[in-house]
Amino acid sequence: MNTTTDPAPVLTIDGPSGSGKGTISRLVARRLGWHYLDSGALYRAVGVAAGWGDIDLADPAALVRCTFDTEVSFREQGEDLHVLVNGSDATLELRTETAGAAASAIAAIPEVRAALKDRQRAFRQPPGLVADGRDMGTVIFPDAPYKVFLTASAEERAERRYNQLKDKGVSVTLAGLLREILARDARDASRAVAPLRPADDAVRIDTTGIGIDEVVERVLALLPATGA
Ligand SMILES: Nc1ncnc2c1ncn2[C@@H]1O[C@H](COP(=O)(O)OP(=O)(O)O)[C@@H](O)[C@H]1O
Ligand SMILES: Nc1ccn([C@H]2C[C@H](O)[C@@H](COP(=O)(O)OP(=O)(O)O)O2)c(=O)n1
Repeated sequence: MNTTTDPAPVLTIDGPSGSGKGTISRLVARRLGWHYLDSGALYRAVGVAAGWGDIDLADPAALVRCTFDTEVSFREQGEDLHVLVNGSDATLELRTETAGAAASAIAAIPEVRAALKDRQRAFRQPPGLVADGRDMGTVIFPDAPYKVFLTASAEERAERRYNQLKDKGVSVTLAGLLREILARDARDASRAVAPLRPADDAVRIDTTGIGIDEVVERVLALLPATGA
C-alpha cells in the first residue's frame, strides 16, 4: 500500500520583468483558492534590508549574512498584498526600480539563492501554490505539474511599468525604464546560477497585446477544470 501523500500541486509562473507574473499569479491563485508566493519580493526584501544596513552590494559575504538576518512576511489587506521586512511595511519601497536592481544584483550570488530555497519551498501547502519568479519551474519546484513562462516585448513591458509607477505617483521616464528593464533582463538571463529561462516543460505565453483577463483564462485552461 502506498502511504505517502502527494505534495500539494504547484503552478509556476516565470518570466522577465513586466511580463505580468505578479498580476496573473495573484488573480489565478485567487480563482483557484491556492496560496501565492512572490519570490521576487524575497530578493527585493534582502536588497532593501541591505540598503537600510548600509551594506555594500559588492560585498557578497555581508549580503549572505543579511539574507539570513532578514525576516520577510506577507499580509493580505483587502486586494493588496503587503510585505513586511523585519517587521516594517516595505511594500512601496520594494516596488521601486532601485529595489529591483538591487534584488537582481543580489540574486546572482549563489549562497543567497541557496539561503532562500527552503523558505520558498515552505509555501507549498494544500490546496496548492501559484509561485511567481525567475526559477520557480527550473530550480525551486522542478516537479511542478503546471508551468508557465510569460513574455512580452521589452517596449510593452516598459510601458506597463511606466503606467504602474505613474499611477503610484513615482516619477520615471519611459526611456529610462526601458534601459533598466533591458539591463535587468540581461543580468538575470546571463547569471551562472538559476538564470532566467523557461523550463523545458513550461508553456510559453507571449502577452504582447493581450489583456490581463485573457492571459488569466489561458493559464487557467492549462489546469484541470476545478469549477473556479
Ligand atoms: N497582459 C497584460 N496586459 C496589460 N497590462 C498588463 C498585463 N499583465 C500585467 N499588466 C500590467 O503591467 C504591470 C506590471 O505587471 P506585473 O504583474 O507587476 O509584472 P511582473 O510581476 O512580471 O514584473 C502592472 O501594472 C499590470 O497591471
Ligand atoms: N525567483 C526569482 C525572483 C526574482 N529574482 C531576482 C531577479 C529580478 O530581477 C529581481 C526582482 O524580481 P521581481 O520578480 O520582483 O521583479 P519584476 O516584478 O519581474 O520586475 O529578483 C530571482 O533571481 N529569482
